[in-house]
Amino acid sequence: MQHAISISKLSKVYDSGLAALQEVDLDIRNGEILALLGPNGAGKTTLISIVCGIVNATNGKVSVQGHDIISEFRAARERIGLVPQELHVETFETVWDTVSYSRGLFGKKPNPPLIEQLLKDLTLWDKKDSKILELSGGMKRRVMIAKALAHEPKILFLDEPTAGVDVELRKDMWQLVRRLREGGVTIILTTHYIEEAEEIADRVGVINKGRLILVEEKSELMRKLGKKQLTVELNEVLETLPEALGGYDLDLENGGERIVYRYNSQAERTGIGSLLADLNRAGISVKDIATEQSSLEDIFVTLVEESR
Ligand SMILES: Nc1ncnc2c1ncn2[C@@H]1O[C@H](COP(=O)(O)OP(=O)(O)OP(=O)(O)O)[C@@H](O)[C@H]1O
Repeated sequence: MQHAISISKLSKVYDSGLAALQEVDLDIRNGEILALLGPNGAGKTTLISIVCGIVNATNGKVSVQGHDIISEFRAARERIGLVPQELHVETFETVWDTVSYSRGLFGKKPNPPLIEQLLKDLTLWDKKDSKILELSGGMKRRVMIAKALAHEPKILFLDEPTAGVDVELRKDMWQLVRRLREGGVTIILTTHYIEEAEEIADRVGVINKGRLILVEEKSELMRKLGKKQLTVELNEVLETLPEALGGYDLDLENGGERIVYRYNSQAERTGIGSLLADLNRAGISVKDIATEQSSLEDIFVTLVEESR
């Protein structure tokens, strides 16, 4: 099957000698939402910039729906829409003109109904005749998205799309992303808001220090790496944990009113049943119990720490 994007052994060493990407292999499937996570400076923007032809790779190969980004640059690039991290939009043009111009850049025939729909989807319609200069930062970001979509790309890159934007724009943006995906558009986004990736992504890739340390279905990642914990609230304060409970990974918290048991939810036996029986046997009276599963954020932090 042809991939939306196929990246093989991609490396980038900047002139400063910094290795921003090291032998990255990644196949992005048509129609998926892939979230690329990684700490500051991990190499996410460098990766996106190479795929979009803004930065040259030092080594490796990238193709976009089968088109090599070097030898078939135009065919590769016209399939891509990019919403970069930094806002840079022409200040004196109107919203309508700048978005229409972006479409023209890719040699596409004018399509006013399409531009109209795009501006409506992005709540920019009543600003269509405004100069970019007069818009707020959030509105400018909406314009950047409209510009990226004006030539009907099959693949959309969103680099930190929600950094510093308000709740309303964030909601609009995810609605639009879902609609685009339903229309068959592949979406690759980087974000520092891991809850967002958790909510919207089909797959998650984690980059650290220029290396792609993992790519996995989000649900699989949560299932494989997620840890669970059982919190047992006690009726009476315990000074110390009884020796009989020495075989469990337990912590006594909240001044002795709570026992926390961490366990592997994938293990054949979680040990919950026997722990509760042992608590009972030790004469410890239980007030309440609750379980919690680690979030994608917990998993991400652990992964990045382990790859240091
Ligand atoms: N033009 C450049 N010249 C030299 N080094 C660069 C250049 N651009 C980026 N870098 C360095 O390459 C590394 C990767 O940067 P990149 O912007 O790709 O990371 P990132 O994962 O997108 O980070 P952030 O989350 O902060 O945006 C960083 O150490 C950065 O300082």
